[in-house]
Amino acid sequence: MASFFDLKARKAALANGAATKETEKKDGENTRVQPWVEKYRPKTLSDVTAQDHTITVLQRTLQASNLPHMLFYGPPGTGKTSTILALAKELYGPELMKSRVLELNASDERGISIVREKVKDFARMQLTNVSSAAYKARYPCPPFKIIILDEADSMTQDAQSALRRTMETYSKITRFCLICNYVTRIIDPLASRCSKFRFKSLDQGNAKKRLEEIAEKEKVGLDEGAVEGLINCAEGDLRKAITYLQSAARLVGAVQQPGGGDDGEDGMDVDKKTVSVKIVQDIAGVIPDETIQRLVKAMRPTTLGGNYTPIAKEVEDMVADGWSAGQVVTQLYQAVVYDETIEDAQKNKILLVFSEIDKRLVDGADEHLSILDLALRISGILGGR
Ligand SMILES: Nc1ncnc2c1ncn2[C@@H]1O[C@H](COP(=O)(O)OP(=O)(O)OP(=O)(O)O)[C@@H](O)[C@H]1O
Repeated sequence: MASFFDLKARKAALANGAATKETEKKDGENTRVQPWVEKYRPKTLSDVTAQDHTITVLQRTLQASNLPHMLFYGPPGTGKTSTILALAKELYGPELMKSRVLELNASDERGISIVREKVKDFARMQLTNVSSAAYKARYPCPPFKIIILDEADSMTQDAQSALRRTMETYSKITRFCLICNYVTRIIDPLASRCSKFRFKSLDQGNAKKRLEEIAEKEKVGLDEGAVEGLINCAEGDLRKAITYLQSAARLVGAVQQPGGGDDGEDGMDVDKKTVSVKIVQDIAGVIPDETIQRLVKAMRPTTLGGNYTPIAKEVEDMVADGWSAGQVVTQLYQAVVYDETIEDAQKNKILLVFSEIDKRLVDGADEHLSILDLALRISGILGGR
């Protein structure tokens, strides 16, 4: 017969088991509702795709546990933030991450006062020690901290200037990693204190591989051409491509809702739902080719009087359908540049008009008027006016 203590131990074990199962279930649900860009953010340097040169150099510095100040620059969604976070994790491990890494981005106030106070305070703070030898054996834990300044190109010039001294004074115990999209907005004296790493737009091959991996893990089917469609719409920005993929999967019902009934053991539907090119284009707000071609046709020279009325009608329809002016400019640009019936001399003039309208839109001009002006001016150039 089981003793009182046996029974008590068994009861406790059962309760523990239930608690563990409950936690596992909660973790599972959390990852399922997480945006995929976060769920599939590279966890180690080797998870970062398509930035081979940068990653090789960083892996060497990781082995030597010695980092220079760094400047990561390149287009959005190419892995800059993920790379420095993965590097920091590999250097310090989970226990030291909080005390050794300070991450500031544009949503934090980053005028000169922040550089003087927060950054300086963290830079000069003494290092905390690592408790166990086993932890030290697992992670290099070099004797310096890292300050990550994301979106550094939006820092004021004064704040950037103030950073120069801080970088030098505390360089023994602190390294800086500046991240930006536009390297020309970083003042020269700051850029020259850093090793520069350029992140390039993701090429078709690498982006395709990553998207297919994610689709497979999430059990989302992809029709022929869907991945290429995602990559084209995202223009080399992997974050955008992954977000489009998740939205498309949700639209076709291929994303399992947390807690929803599912047939598979892993919590996913057994039937694969597939994402098509059409769905991807809808999600990305791509204007159908026919619509753009109708506008191009209306812009061509005609013997039947002026083009104003047909152009105005096409533009009005586009605005009524809710297409964004930015998207019209992008697609019209592609249509005109690759149109072999338009002479090079005319294309030169047309490109000037595109750049002017693009600037106007960035400055906040009225979308309807801007597209109308663009179309009429292109039409004028095509008609030799
Ligand atoms: N090179 C890459 N390898 C693997 N995943 C990537 C890569 N680039 C981007 N991603 C995916 O896109 C997401 C966003 O990447 P990340 O934040 O590193 O981009 P970023 O270059 O810092 O962009 P931004 O300039 O807009 O801050 C990541 O969570 C990851 O899922």
